[in-house]
Amino acid sequence: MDAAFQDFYAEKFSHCHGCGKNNPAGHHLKSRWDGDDTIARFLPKPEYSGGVPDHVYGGLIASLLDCHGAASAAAFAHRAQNREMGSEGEPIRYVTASLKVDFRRPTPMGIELVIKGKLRSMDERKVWVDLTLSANGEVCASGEMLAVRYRQ
Ligand SMILES: CCCCCCCCCCCC(=O)SCCNC(=O)CCNC(=O)[C@H](O)C(C)(C)COP(=O)(O)OP(=O)(O)OC[C@H]1O[C@@H](n2cnc3c(N)ncnc32)[C@H](O)[C@@H]1OP(=O)(O)O
Repeated sequence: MDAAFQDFYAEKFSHCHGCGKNNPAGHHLKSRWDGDDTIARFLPKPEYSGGVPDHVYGGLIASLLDCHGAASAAAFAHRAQNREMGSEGEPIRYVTASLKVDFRRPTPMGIELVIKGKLRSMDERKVWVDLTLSANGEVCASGEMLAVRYRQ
């Protein structure tokens, strides 16, 4: 499988609970291209249940959208410059400035979740990403993110 966007984060930026490869207790979310959009897949562990055992905890859903959105913003910005993630030159990295989540229906446990990102727009320092999280082909949550380029 192709490398994920997060695989190109510098070691010092790889401690995120949601997507950092250097966080042994983390989720290790992996985001990749899906045509012009982005995609990640994730199967929650049983301890991430919500109010009832067969629904996913909303905080985990927000976390997945957060990490996928920030990684997608970086990928969109690289592509806008005709660069690949991990290409030579200064890495372009984004942090989440704002994230709105709409929980549309309960998210079932025990099913691989599909998280998608779509570029809405970008300017010099900001990227707006539309996000969805689906199970069994149904959108369970959607999100809107503003990601701001991280100044190193
Ligand atoms: C560690 C590296 C890892 C880099 C590698 C990635 C690791 C994985 C990340 C996973 C995703 C996360 O969880 S990230 C972690 C959660 N997020 C954070 O901790 C970010 C905390 N916030 C910040 O550090 C800061 O507020 C920033 C960087 C977002 C912005 O601060 P700044 O650099 O001083 O810039 P500032 O002028 O305030 O804002 C820039 C522009 O964005 C707009 N703006 C800023 N915030 C907002 C907002 N909430 N809603 C609307 N607009 C906003 C401003 O109006 C401005 O627009 P204009 O006037 O220019 O038009």
